Amino acid sequence: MAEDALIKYYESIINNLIENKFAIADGFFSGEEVNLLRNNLMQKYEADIFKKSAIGNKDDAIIVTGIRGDFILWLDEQHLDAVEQIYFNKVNNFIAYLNRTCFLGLVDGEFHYALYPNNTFYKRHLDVFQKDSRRMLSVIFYLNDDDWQTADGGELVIYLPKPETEEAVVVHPLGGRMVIFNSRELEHEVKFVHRPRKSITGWLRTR
Ligand SMILES: O=C(O)CCC(=O)C(=O)O
Ligand SMILES: [Fe+2]
Repeated sequence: MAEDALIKYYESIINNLIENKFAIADGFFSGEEVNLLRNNLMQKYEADIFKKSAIGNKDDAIIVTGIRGDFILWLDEQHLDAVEQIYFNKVNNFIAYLNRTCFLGLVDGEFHYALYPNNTFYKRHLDVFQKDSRRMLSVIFYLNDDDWQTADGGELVIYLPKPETEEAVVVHPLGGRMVIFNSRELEHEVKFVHRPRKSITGWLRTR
């Protein structure tokens, strides 16, 4: 994307985020980048280095079955492969723009690959934990195949508090799409998955 187009793209994400506490951005990664990232994810998944997900943050996690069924692998920013380098170049560019324009004071991020096998889900939850409230924004990048269908399930549902009620926003996990939302306020869930669902999930943190 040309520099001015990229700034417009970022600005529309940020405007949505400020107005609605969440934003959906299609095409954050190109089809080619999604293919590279998905192949990378699958290689590592097949090499059996993913772990059953747990509840909690990276350093303090407990495994609770019945809440979430995904398998994850944390990305190590000190040891990135070539494809992950592409990922971080793009993501860090966006984070730098967020910090420059919104003064959010984001100091670091933590990111993991996630694969939800068939028949798994992640029950409604909030992404911050009592011991670590530094997570400010949750970001998810979907790496699913082009032909992902509604029938494949795995929708992300974000619950927006409204006076005396709430609104449920349904997001289909389409390849290349980024979703970003306020980690401290918005509860969300991943609906039952009928086809392996692939993504990179991250949290942008304050001090
Ligand atoms: O993959 C998604 O759409 C959401 C994942 C999620 O809520 C989480 O990992 O905390
Ligand atoms: Fe979450």
